[in-house]
Amino acid sequence: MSEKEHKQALAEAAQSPKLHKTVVMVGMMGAGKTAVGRALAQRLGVPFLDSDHEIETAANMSIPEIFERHGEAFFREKERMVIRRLLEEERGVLSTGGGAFLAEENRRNISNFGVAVCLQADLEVLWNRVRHRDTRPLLRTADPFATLRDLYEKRVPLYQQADVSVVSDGSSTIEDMVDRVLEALRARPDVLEWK
Ligand SMILES: Nc1ncnc2c1ncn2[C@@H]1O[C@H](COP(=O)(O)OP(=O)(O)O)[C@@H](O)[C@H]1O
Ligand SMILES: O=C(O)C1=C[C@@H](OP(=O)(O)O)[C@@H](O)[C@H](O)C1
Ligand SMILES: [Mg+2]
Repeated sequence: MSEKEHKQALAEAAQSPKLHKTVVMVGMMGAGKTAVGRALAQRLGVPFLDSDHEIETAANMSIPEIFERHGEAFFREKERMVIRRLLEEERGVLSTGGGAFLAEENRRNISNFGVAVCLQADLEVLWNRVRHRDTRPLLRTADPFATLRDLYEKRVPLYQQADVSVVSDGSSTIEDMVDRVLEALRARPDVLEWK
């Protein structure tokens, strides 16, 4: 099949897919979980959920405010509750925050209800995406690049436990990433049934 035919087949299949499990986006901050997850849900015609967004709405506060007022442990507790609730309630695409996949309980719930899709990117790509925005409280340090690098080194081995991994380089667009996720999920008819 040519690349064009392959893309066409993917587009047709995506018109009426049957989603059997929630597709859960995991990976480092800046990997594109929120942006790619939203575009993927749109392409599949399924609900899009973002755990950070749900936490912010429920608390009526931004993520930095929650960290400032209540601390990271409080945020992680809310994150665990929200992820479990969203997985139980609805099937769709769920983008998690970068730290969520570190908690064993979250990994267990994700594997019970969904499929973990890790978005991977080099440290430099991640840094270029997160450096201009002050919305990630963990990076409010004297040397945010060094902080991001430390988090990256600690977390990468855990992200490798995801069911599926998709790599994004500096030149792949959000739609390229959606194509790559859909392509990777072709090997998983238990997740997405192609008609
Ligand atoms: N593949 C991509 N190509 C271009 N920009 C991207 C890509 N993935 C993410 N971005 C941009 O990078 C920033 C961070 O992405 P975001 O989805 O918030 O990441 P995450 O939720 O993993 O922290 C956003 O401005 C987003 O639009
Ligand atoms: O990596 C992390 O621990 C975090 C990532 C953020 O989400 P994104 O990965 O969507 O930026 C957000 O949940 C919070 O700032 C903590
Ligand atoms: Mg996000």
